Amino acid sequence: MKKNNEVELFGLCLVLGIGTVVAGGDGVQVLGYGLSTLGASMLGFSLINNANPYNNLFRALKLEINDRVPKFLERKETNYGYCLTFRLLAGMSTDDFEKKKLAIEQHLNRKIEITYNNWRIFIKVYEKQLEELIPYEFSKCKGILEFNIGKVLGDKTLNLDLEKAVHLLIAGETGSGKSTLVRSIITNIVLSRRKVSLHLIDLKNGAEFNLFRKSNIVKTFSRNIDEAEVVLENLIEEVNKRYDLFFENDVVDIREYNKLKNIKKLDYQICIIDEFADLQNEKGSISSVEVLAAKARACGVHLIISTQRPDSKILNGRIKANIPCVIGLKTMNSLNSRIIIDEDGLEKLRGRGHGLLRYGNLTEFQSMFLEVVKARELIKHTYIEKEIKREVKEEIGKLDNLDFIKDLGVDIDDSN
Ligand SMILES: Nc1ncnc2c1ncn2[C@@H]1O[C@H](COP(=O)(O)OP(=O)(O)OP(=O)(O)O)[C@@H](O)[C@H]1O
Repeated sequence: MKKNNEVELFGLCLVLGIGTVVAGGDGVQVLGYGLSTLGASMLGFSLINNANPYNNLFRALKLEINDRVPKFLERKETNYGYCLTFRLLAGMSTDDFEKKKLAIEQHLNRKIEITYNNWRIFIKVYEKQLEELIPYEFSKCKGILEFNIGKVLGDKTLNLDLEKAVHLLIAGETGSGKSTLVRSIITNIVLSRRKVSLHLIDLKNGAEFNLFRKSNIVKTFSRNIDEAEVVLENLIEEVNKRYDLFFENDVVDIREYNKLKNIKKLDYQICIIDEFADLQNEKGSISSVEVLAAKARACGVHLIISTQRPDSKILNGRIKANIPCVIGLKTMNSLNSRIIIDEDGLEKLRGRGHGLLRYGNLTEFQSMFLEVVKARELIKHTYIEKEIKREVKEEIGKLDNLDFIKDLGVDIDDSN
């Protein structure tokens, strides 16, 4: 028979002393005094916990087992809204809640996030919506290849560590905000001043990446397929050389290698391809990207590729298996969303930098807004640095004896 805790408790209050019953909204709250409180607590009842305002919701959503629903433990006010804590029932999992996420959001009329820890389900309820315009701001992150890509609900910044993720795929329809996002990522890398080299492949005649061309960390800049081919082949060769070096030196990755004494440290290299589907028709290039994605894992060579064509031939199994970190921006329909992030959702985004990051979990975020003019302003000092470096190298090239430069610790092989 179905049990009703509120009725039971009400009866208990009547038996044990004076009780006040307050009825309202989603449930019945019982406030007991004197003997009733004492009696109830002696019998192990928590009066507050019985006033579960979410009982009806859980029952309606069939989040129940044998007529019992997850026990409401507390509501805590937070800077993003509030957090509700429930005790999970045996036989129930976080997945059961995730499946009902949309219904809970619509009931509360708020975005939520569901997490789990030690038999407790936490539902974070966001009072504020995700901002639609987040102006670009550079923030230095801990990791060598870690950068801020935007903000998540609750106004927290979202960082992505490319060293851990290895490669990144960005996909979304035209106007979804790909170029703006890639621009802010490259600007972050340039401003972070880490020992990183960039290879930019921009088959739209160089229009998207042109502003970075003269930057000091840009090693190669390709505007057509032939140039791109050469860069990709050189990178595959570089990856092979690096693995040979690791093998000879008994190390497993670039981090370990760079800690060795008396070696020339390896730099991190990132190849960024705007509209990588354009490489498809030319024999070899797509497979070079696939080979690179598969091979370059721990050797400091990384890929960031973007496409506006969610085509399963382009985003094929090999690419997806080797690039598990994906940023999905707005798509036309749910089919395209499934090709990109393996589930629906991207078709519901509003565009203009509103995205879902698939890296294990799915995280909704808004990317930072950075216009070309502002990006140029922020990085233009690096053009001058590149020019000075080039002039210094030319001067060095005129010298016969370079030993004194080596003694000064200047890296004359560095082609940056
Ligand atoms: N993070 C953002 N915040 C606010 N507006 C944005 C953001 N990102 C992009 N937009 C706006 O959305 C529009 C499209 O942006 P963008 O050119 O980056 O998209 P795209 O996906 O690269 O499109 P295309 O493939 O046609 O170049 C622009 O008007 C831009 O100002």
